[in-house]
Amino acid sequence: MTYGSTFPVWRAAAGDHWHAYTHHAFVEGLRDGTLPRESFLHYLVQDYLYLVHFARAWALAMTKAETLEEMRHCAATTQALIDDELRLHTRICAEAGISESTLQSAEERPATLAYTRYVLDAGHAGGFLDLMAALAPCVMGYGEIGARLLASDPAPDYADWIETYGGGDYQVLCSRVGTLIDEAVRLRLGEGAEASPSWPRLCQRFTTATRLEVGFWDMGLDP
Ligand SMILES: Cc1ncc(C[n+]2csc(CCO)c2C)c(N)n1
Repeated sequence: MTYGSTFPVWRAAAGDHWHAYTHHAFVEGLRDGTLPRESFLHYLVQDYLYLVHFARAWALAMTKAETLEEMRHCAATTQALIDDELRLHTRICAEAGISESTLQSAEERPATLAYTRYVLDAGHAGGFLDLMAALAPCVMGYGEIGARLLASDPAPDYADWIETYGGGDYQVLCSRVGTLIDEAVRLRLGEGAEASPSWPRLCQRFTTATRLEVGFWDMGLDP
């Protein structure tokens, strides 16, 4: 999966951290069905909290946008997170007997706090590209994981999850975010973006967010 031309460069800069994230034991447990249900539900509760802040981060990106096209994308993603993605979590948790008020009042684990506040700080301290570099591992990583698991003849236990992220709709979304990032890079840094003084900082943001994804899976395995 390439999802544009910037993402593969940032992914390469993350080195082994990318593999640790996309081939984590939690992910392999989703694939072969050995992930304990308790871990999955615990992950979903924390992910609900994560997504609330993730929606805030896309709303923050709106304030850092420089074109109407960027604003449209940020507004649409914020809305989709609140109306679709969070509802999906609410539904799966409700089926498992976890109410929405339990979700809302759940205590954030340190891994959730670290990741969400890191992304928001990337946006507050930096600009649109800092935010995109901190958000990209989340969006594209799940796209890569979903596509690989779907093609690997997975066990039926977590088929819903795998089909959501490996399926065509989500893959198109990843490609759209890839294009958004490529165009934002060209607009702000020009054609020789990789030679720009801010390039190492953007690679660092992407790598740190990737490490925080590994921490999030680790936390999922520790209900
Ligand atoms: C820890 C964590 N990392 C990534 C995702 C994936 N994700 C987050 S928001 C979203 C919709 C597109 O913006 C997707 C796929 C997640 N849920 N939780």
